[in-house]
Amino acid sequence: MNTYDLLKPLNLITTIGTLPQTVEHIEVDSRAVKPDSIFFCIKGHTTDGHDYAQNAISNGATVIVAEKELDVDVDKAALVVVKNSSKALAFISNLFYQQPSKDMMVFGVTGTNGKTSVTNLIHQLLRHGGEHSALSGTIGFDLDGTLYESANTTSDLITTQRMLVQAKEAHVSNMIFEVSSHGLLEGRLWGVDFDVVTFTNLSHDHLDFHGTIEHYGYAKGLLFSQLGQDLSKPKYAVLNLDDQWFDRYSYMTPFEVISYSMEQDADFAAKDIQYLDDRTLFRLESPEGTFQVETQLLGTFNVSNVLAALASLYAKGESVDSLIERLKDIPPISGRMERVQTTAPLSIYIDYAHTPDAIEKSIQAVMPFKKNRILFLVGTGGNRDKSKRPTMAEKASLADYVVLTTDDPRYESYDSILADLEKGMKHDQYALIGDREEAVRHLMEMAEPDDIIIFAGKGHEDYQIIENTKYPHSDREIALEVIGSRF
Ligand SMILES: CC(=O)N[C@H]1[C@@H](OP(=O)(O)OP(=O)(O)OC[C@H]2O[C@@H](n3ccc(=O)[nH]c3=O)[C@H](O)[C@@H]2O)O[C@H](CO)[C@@H](O)[C@@H]1O[C@H](C)C(=O)N[C@@H](C)C(=O)N[C@H](CCC(=O)O)C(=O)O
Repeated sequence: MNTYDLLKPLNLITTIGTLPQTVEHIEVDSRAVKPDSIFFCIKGHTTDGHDYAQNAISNGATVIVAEKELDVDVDKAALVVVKNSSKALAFISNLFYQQPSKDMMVFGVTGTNGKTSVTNLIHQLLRHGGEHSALSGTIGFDLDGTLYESANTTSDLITTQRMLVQAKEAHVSNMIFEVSSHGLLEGRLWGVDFDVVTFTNLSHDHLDFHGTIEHYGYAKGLLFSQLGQDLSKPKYAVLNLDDQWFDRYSYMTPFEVISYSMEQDADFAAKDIQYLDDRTLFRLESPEGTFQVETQLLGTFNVSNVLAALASLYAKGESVDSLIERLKDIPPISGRMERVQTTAPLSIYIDYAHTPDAIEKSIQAVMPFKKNRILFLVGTGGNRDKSKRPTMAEKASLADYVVLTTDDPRYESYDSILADLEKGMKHDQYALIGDREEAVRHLMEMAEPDDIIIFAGKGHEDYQIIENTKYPHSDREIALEVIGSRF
């Protein structure tokens, strides 16, 4: 693409050296730079991209965009100095990739818990309706059924644009983003033209990054302001009326709000909910009338997730009747209150719950069909938000027996993680076991007929990060191995 056209939207720039006529690629990682690239120096959390400018030039970059003058080889690459290289990157990517999101139906879902479930439900409901759909989130990039790995829940700005281009080229007209507060604050979604943005709920998480719950909440709110101010086409914010951030988020956008609730009247409201051990039933009140809903998803929080997904697709123009017909066939999402198939006379669930709120909801989800005890295992990550640990254990105390362990201990010692968790325990029926495999084995050795067992924190993940190495780990496999020898 013509370099001068590409740089046109940028004001307040200084250029040192001679710009090449054209550039072929955009990169933010010097290691990925190919000949004829424009390289953006981004100041990160662990390193500073400015330190890699010369490396980018050695790999063939012919334009470097930076926030300061750099001592680099300007005979080989022109240096363009801007005020903010992340914002410059947003403008230039938008031109370079020709705004693919404008030609698609784009959904964004944010919130502390439920993002993965709601994005997956939207994706599956679309695909069960015969539409093509792509999903970017915690599980990776699912392009209409083909899964690609991605490093983050919300990918960096260039990866995001490339996914949109890839989806558009594959004639996929729906793109769904699972949106993290980190991604919003870092502008990873700048330039994405959302049509429907959805909020699940907000509770304690990531305070190591955001400092306070208020900052965390406002970071999530960026998604609603990202609907923009162009009122020439309809867009929607789908908001949870049961969450205290409902009003604040509705003020952040001029677009229509579609509300959903399990507790009060709303555009989409769930009434007369019946929780069974293999499915959930409820009466749905919607703008298109009242319907009986059946879903294979379990637990209160999943009723809320189902409402969020139905309301988001209604915003797109789908009929409620057709959506609830498709919903019946959609299986539980991997690692989200997923029942493990076993012939042993007890129930085992794998859940991703790793926040106090999600832990409470995970245990509450199985209460209605409790026959004997609830045994609950939960771990937390090392070197991340420590303030949530005691409250995680406090909520876990709702179970009859609790095993406190680790999920990704990283560089933190077992003792330090377990000591923080233990502070919150409300009864003495618990064990502290740092090694997760040993912890799973211990819990399964304790199991009796009719018990309900929940392994929380790892969900779909099939690894554990110890120091900086990923080791294979599966709660499910260990549990089934122990159960095989006992029942
Ligand atoms: C704390 C944080 O958000 N870090 C993200 C950030 O990394 P960083 O700031 O450390 O980047 P860096 O490594 O310092 O590099 C700075 C710049 O130098 C460049 N570089 C670096 C090395 C090199 O040799 N050459 C080079 O050019 C890098 O490409 C980058 O442009 O930017 C990277 C690229 O976008 C992200 O992958 C990375 O996410 C890390 C892996 C991470 O763990 N982030 C978590 C906190 C996160 O974002 N989580 C949310 C989900 C939260 C949830 O809801 O559970 C998510 O969206 O994933």
